[in-house]
Amino acid sequence: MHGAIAPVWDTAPVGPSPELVLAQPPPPSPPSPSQPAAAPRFARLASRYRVYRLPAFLLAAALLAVVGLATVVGLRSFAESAEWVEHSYQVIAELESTLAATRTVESSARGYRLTDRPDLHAEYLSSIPAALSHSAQLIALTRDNPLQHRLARDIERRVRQRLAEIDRLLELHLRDPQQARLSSLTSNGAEQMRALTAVADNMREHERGLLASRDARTERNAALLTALVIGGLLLALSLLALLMLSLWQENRRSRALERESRQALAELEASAAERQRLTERHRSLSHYAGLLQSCQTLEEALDMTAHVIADLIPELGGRCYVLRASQNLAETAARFGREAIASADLLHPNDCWALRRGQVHRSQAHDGGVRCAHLERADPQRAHAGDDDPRWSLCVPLMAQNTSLGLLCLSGARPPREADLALVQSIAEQLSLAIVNLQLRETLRVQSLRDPLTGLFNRRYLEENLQRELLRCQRRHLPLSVLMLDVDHFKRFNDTHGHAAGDALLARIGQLLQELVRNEDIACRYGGEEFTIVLPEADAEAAAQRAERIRAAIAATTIVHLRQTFGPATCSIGLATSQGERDTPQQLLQSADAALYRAKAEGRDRVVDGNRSAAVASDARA
Ligand SMILES: Nc1nc2c(ncn2[C@@H]2O[C@H](COP(=O)(O)OP(=O)(O)OP(=O)(O)O)[C@@H](O)[C@H]2O)c(=O)[nH]1
Repeated sequence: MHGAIAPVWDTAPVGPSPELVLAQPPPPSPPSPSQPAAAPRFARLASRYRVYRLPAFLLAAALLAVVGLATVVGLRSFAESAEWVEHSYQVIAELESTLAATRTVESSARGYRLTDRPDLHAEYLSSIPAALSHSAQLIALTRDNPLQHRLARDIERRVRQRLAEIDRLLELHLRDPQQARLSSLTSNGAEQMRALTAVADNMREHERGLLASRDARTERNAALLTALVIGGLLLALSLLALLMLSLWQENRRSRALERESRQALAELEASAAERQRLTERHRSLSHYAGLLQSCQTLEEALDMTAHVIADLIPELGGRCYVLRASQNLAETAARFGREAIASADLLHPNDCWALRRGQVHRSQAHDGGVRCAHLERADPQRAHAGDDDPRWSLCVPLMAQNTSLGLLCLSGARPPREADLALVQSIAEQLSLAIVNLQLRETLRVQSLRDPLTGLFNRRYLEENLQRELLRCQRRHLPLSVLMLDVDHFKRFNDTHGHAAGDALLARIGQLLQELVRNEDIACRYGGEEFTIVLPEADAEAAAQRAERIRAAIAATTIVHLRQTFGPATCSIGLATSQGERDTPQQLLQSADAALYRAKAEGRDRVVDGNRSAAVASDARA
C-alpha cells in the first residue's frame, strides 16, 4: 500500500517514506554570511603569536621606560653641557675683560703722563681693581682645569707685573717727569704686554678647543639620544600596535564566536522545537491511524481525517473527495480549513491531474498550464503582470491496489513546508487504507447478508432489519406489510427440468423482485423457493396491489436455460400488515405465512391478505 501513491512533489523523485521524512531532523543551516570566509593572514598570525602578547607588552613597557630614562639623562646632560659652554664663554669673557682692563690701565696712565689730565688719572685708578678683579675671577673660573688654571695664574702674574711697571713709571712721572720719560723709553712694558697677550691667546685658544670638544660631545649625545628615543619609541609603538591588532582580532573573534554561539543556540532551540513538533505529529498520526481502524463508516473516517488535518496543519484548507461506485464522478465528502484556491464540489476524474496520473500533483497560483480543471481559474491579469502569488494547491490521490478511491485536495496561501506535505501524504495513505478496509468490510457485510443465487437479502438480514423497520413505523404510526411468496409446485419443476433450471428460475424471480420493490423495501430469500418482502409504510391495500403485480409478473415470465425455455411458473403470496403497536416481527411473519398457506390451500397462483377474514384471491386468468 505504501507504494500505491508515488510521493512526487511536482517533478521531485520518489523520496523516503513519510514517516522517515517526518522523523528527519531539520537540515543544518548554511554558514551565516556574517561569518568571515577566511581570516586575513595577518590576523591568523596575530592569533598564532598570542602567547607572545605578554612578553611583547612587557618589552614595550621596558622600551618606553628606557626611552623616558634616556630622555631625562639626555636632558640633564644637555643642561650640564650648556653650563660648561656658558662656563667657557665666561672664561673667555673674563680673559678679554682682564686684557681690556689692563690695556685701559696702560692707556689711561700713558695719557695722564702725557697730558696730566686728572680724569685720566682717575680712570687709571679705577681700572686697576677691574683688571685685578677680572684676573682673579679668571683664576676662580679655571679651577676645574689645571692647564687653564695655570695659564690664568700666569696671566694674573703678568697683569700684576704690568700694573706694577705702569705704577712705577707713574710714580716716577710725578716725581721727575724727565726721568720718567727716559725710563719709559727703556721700559719693557711693550714686551710685558706682548707676553701677556700671547699667554691670553694661548688660554683663549685652549678654551675654544674645550668649547668645540664640548659642542661635539653635545651633538653626539644629542644624535645618540635622538636615535635612542626614536628607535625606542618606534619599537615600542610597533609592539603596542601589534598588541592592539592582536587584541582587536581577539575581540572580533570573541564577538564572532558569541554570534555563532547565539545562532547555534537558536538553531538548537528551533531544532528541538521542530523535533517536538514532529514527535507530536507522529503521536497524532499514530493516534489517527488507530482511530481510523475503528471507524465504522466512510463518513466517519473522512470527518475524522478532515478534523486531523485542520488540527495539525491549520494553515491549510481543502476537501476530501470520494469516487462514486461508477467511478465517473468524485464528490466532496468532507471539508477542512479555508481553501486558498476554491475547488469544485463535484469533479470528473479527468479534471484532476492527480486522479488521471495516479500521482501527487502540485501547482502554484498562476501556474495556469498545469492547474487542475476543478480548481478556481487563475487570474490571467495577475499572471501576465508577473505578480508573485504564493498560493498553491496540492492534489493527493487516494489509491489502493492501483484503484482510485478518491482525492485529497488542499491549498494554502503561503508556500508549504515539506514536512507538512509529507504529513498530508502520510494521512492520504492512511486514509486510502482505511477506505479500502471499510469498503472491503462493507462488501463482506453485504455478502454475508445477501443470498448469492438471487442477490436478495438473506433471512439473517431480514431478521435484523424487520425489527428495526417495524419499530420505526410503529413509532411514527405508519403501517408495515410483509409478503410471503412461495413458488408453486417447485419440486415438480425441479424434477421435470432439473435442479439447475430450478436455480435459474429462482434467480429470475429474485431479479424480478428487486425490480418490482422500492429502494426502501426489503426483498429477501427466506429459504428454498420461499421469499419475503418487507414493505415499510405500505398499508394492506398498497401491499396487496404490490403483491398482485409481483404474482402477475412471475406468472408472465419464462426463463431460458441451456437454450431451452421453461415456464412460466406461478407463485402464491400471503400478506400481513402491522396495524397495532403490539405486533412483533414473529407475529407478522406467522400471519403472512398463514395467509400463504391459505393461498396454497385455495388453489395456488394467488394473493391472500391475512388481514382479512376472507381471502382476496385473484385469478390469474381474470
Ligand atoms: N433448484 C432448487 N431447488 C430447491 C432449492 N431449494 C429448495 N429446492 C427444492 O424446492 C422443492 C420444494 O418443494 P416443496 O416444499 O414440496 O413444495 P412445492 O413442490 O413447491 O409444492 P408447493 O409449495 O406445495 O406448491 C424441494 O424439492 C427442494 O429440494 C434451490 O435452491 N434450488
